[in-house]
Amino acid sequence: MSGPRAGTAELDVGGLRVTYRNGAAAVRGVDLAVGAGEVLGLVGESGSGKSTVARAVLGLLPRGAAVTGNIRVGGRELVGADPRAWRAVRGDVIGYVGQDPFAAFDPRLKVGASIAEAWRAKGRTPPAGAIPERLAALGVPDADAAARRRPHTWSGGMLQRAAIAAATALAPTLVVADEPTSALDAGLADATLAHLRATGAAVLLITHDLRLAARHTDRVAVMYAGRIVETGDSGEALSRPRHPYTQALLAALPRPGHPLPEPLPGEPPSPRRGADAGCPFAPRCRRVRAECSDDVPAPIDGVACVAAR
Ligand SMILES: Nc1ncnc2c1ncn2[C@@H]1O[C@H](COP(=O)(O)OP(=O)(O)OP(=O)(O)O)[C@@H](O)[C@H]1O
Repeated sequence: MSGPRAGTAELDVGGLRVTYRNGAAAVRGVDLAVGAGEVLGLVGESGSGKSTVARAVLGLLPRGAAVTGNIRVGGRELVGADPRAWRAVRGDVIGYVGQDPFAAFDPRLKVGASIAEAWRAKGRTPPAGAIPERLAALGVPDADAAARRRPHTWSGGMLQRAAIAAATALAPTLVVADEPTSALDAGLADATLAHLRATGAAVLLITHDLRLAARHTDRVAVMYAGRIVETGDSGEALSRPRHPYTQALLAALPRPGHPLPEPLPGEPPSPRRGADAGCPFAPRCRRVRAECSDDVPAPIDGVACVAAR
């Protein structure tokens, strides 16, 4: 699998483990890297741990969550950093785009004033004309007038672009985008992700939408039960998947003109279970064999599966 050269990644996550205060071990040893200008898609079923990885990278996990491993952004280690250090990197070095643009904007403020907060939070003033300029660059029509309106007068698609303008206002080198287009129709989602890529930042794009990932990411990492089970160039991994889980996810996608496919049978394991003895996907896997219960398979050549070798 290609990826950023060693030591050149904007985001370098190694051996990341996150356990919530209630004992849920949501992330159980994740390694991933995103290079400058690269878009990495983190995909997987609901509950696989994608948002937990995103929240860990943003330093926004709830109180009491235990984090071990490494999260390096621009070479700087953030695991164990104090809240002040996290606040310093958020906005300046790491931008965040969430799912719901209406939740991201204060309904009482004009959209331009909300975007200006990105600078003001750091004690700075937005350069003259910068906000409408950025909105216009992101495809917001009549950006000057639009910036002077409150969010309820904006469409969801346009407001999501304003959220990208706010997240990238200070030119962060990394953007974490957690399901940023789930509220948008397919055409708007495509345009919004193209704009996100055009910012030139390294992007960690969390999505459960494999088709979206295939169109808008350079590489993908497929998560199951707190671990990455397959990584690869998106074109390859999402057209010729090697892990039975990735294969099942793709087989479960509806296709026009075809009968609705069978959903993936069974349920993912609970994050509150203890340490895994064997492959956590084995109970749902159609290629399961005896050795799958021996150990958690280590990734070899991007695939963590003994049957795929
Ligand atoms: N604050 C929390 N306390 C305890 N458990 C949590 C908390 N947040 C998430 N979890 C659990 O951690 C696991 C991973 O959740 P996470 O939200 O990271 O998955 P996800 O892949 O992003 O799913 P989704 O797409 O539904 O957001 C889930 O089992 C979830 O219930």
